[in-house]
Amino acid sequence: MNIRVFPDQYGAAIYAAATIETTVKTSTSPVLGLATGGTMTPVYRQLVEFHRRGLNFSHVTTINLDEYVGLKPSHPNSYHAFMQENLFDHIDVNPDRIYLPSGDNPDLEGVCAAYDDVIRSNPIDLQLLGIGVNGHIGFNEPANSLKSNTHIVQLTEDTIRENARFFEDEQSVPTRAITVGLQSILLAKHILLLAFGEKKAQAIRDTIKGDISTTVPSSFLQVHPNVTIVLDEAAAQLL
Ligand SMILES: N[C@@H]1[C@@H](O)[C@H](O)[C@@H](COP(=O)(O)O)O[C@@H]1O
Repeated sequence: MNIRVFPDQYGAAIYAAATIETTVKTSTSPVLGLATGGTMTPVYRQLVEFHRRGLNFSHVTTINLDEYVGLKPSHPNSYHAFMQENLFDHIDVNPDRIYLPSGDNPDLEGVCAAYDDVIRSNPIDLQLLGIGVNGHIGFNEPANSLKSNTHIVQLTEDTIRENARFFEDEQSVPTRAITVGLQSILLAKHILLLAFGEKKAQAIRDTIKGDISTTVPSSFLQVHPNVTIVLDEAAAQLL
């Protein structure tokens, strides 16, 4: 694993955005695996800035990791809305080349299977990842067993509590999500995981130095040959 520690989020976000820029510029049809969460907002802000200065996204395909079950794309806390607001509304990506799993379709199994087809037909060049305080990636939560393909997951109490900051209260956080599985993440050519703040320090230590375990889904990144972990000093303090 290639570990980069920056004094603050700002430097880390510029590094991440510059890595994305290189992928976007060097491939004729780049596929970006995208993530949501507060960690990604400074990265997307930088990408929007790069776009203002001329970076072109019209040839890019994007595939997001996950979505809450039961939220319509128009719901302000959906990951569809997050992506529109933080990135897609501000760059020239082709709307036909944006993929996010639908969490409000009654046929969720069908949505999962179709999403795996999308990932199979569009191998991911660069996968952006945040991390949960419990070591989840995407919404692959700690459990006795993990799934390789896109699936529906019951969110843990840790995750519901942590993500409640984006909702009115804890009761409004959906209890289920649709997420790509471990295989989809690990098949990406390059993985860029970002974590900021001391709340993520233990999960980062477990990811990098712990045993590979389903109770820390991010620890499976240890088997991938091309992972870059981008941290601020607070998230790196237990390394
Ligand atoms: N499903 C997402 C994850 O993909 C993300 O990594 C995590 C961290 O979020 P934040 O960056 O807000 O700490 O949040 C959610 O649970």
